[in-house]
Amino acid sequence: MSQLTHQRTGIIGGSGLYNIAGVEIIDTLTIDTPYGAPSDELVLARIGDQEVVFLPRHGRNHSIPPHKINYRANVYAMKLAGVNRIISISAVGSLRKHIHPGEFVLVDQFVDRTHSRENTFFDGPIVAHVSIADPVCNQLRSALEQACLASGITTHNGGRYLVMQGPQFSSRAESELYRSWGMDVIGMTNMPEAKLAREAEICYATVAMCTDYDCWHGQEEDVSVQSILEVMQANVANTQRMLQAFFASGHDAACSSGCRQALEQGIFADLKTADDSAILPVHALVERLL
Ligand SMILES: CSC[C@H]1O[C@H](OP(=O)(O)O)[C@H](O)[C@@H]1O
Ligand SMILES: Nc1ncnc2[nH]cnc12
Repeated sequence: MSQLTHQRTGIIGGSGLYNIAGVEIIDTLTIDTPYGAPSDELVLARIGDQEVVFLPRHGRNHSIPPHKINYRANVYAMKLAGVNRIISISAVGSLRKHIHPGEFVLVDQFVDRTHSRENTFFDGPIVAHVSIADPVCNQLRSALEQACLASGITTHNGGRYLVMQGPQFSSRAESELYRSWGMDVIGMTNMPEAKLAREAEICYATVAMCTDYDCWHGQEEDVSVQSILEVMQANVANTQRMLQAFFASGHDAACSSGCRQALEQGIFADLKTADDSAILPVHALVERLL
C-alpha cells in the first residue's frame, strides 16, 4: 500500500455539493465538540495517497440555512478529525460583468457583513487575536488554480467575497454598494468559517462557483433559487472533476503562509498556568502549545 501524505484535507461542501465522487469511503464519523454537533456526520475517505474528510455545510438534505450553521462545531470537528487544510466549496453571485455564471473564483479576500454568529473559539477566559490579513492560504489556492485549469474550468485567481448575513438575497442598493466597495462575488457562508479555520490553525481556501449576477446587472435575470439551481448542476460536476484533478496532482507542499502557526502570535494568555476548565473548550486548538 502506498504511504499516506502528511496532509489531511477537509472539504466543506456548500449548496449542491453533498458528497464527493471517486473516493474510497473509510468511515463515517459522528463527532461531538465543545460547541455542539457539526452540520452532519463527517465522511472519512481516501483518494490515492490522500485522506479526505467531507462535511456538507448545510447538512446532507440542505436543511440548515446559512445563519443557523454551527460554524464553530464544523471547524472544531475538522480539527478533531485531524484536518490541516480546508477547501471550502461555495455557490456565489457575481458582482462583476466579466465573472460569468458557470465560472469559478479562487477568492483571496473577504469582507464580513454577517452578524449574530458565534465567530470565535476564544470567548474567554483564554483570549486570542489572530491575524486575518490574508485569510486564504496561498499554497492551497495555487494548487486549486492548477486543478481548475487542468479541468478546463474558466477560473479567476483572486477575488473579493462579500459575506452577507442572508438568508434573503441583497437589495439592489446593497448590491450596488458592494460593487462600489470593489467586491467581486457575494455569498452567505464563508465567514465566520474562514476566521475559525485560522484560529484552528487550519489552511483555508475557497472555490467559489458563480451561479448568478445577483440583482445589479440590469440585462440579466435577478438572482433566485430557481436561477441558481439552473447553473448549479454544471458547477457541481465541474467541482467534482476539479477535486479529482486536485488529488491526482498529489499537491503536498507544506504551508509556508503561517496558517498553521497562527496562534503563536495570537494568544493573550499564559496557557501553562490556565485552569483545565479554561483550556477545555479550546483544547484541540492549543494542545500543541501547552
Ligand atoms: C442555495 S443558494 C444560497 C446559498 O448558497 C450559498 O451557500 P454555500 O456557500 O454553502 O454554497 C450561499 O452562501 C447561500 O447560503
Ligand atoms: N446572489 C447571491 N447572493 C448571496 N448568496 C448567493 N449564493 C449564490 N448566489 C448568491
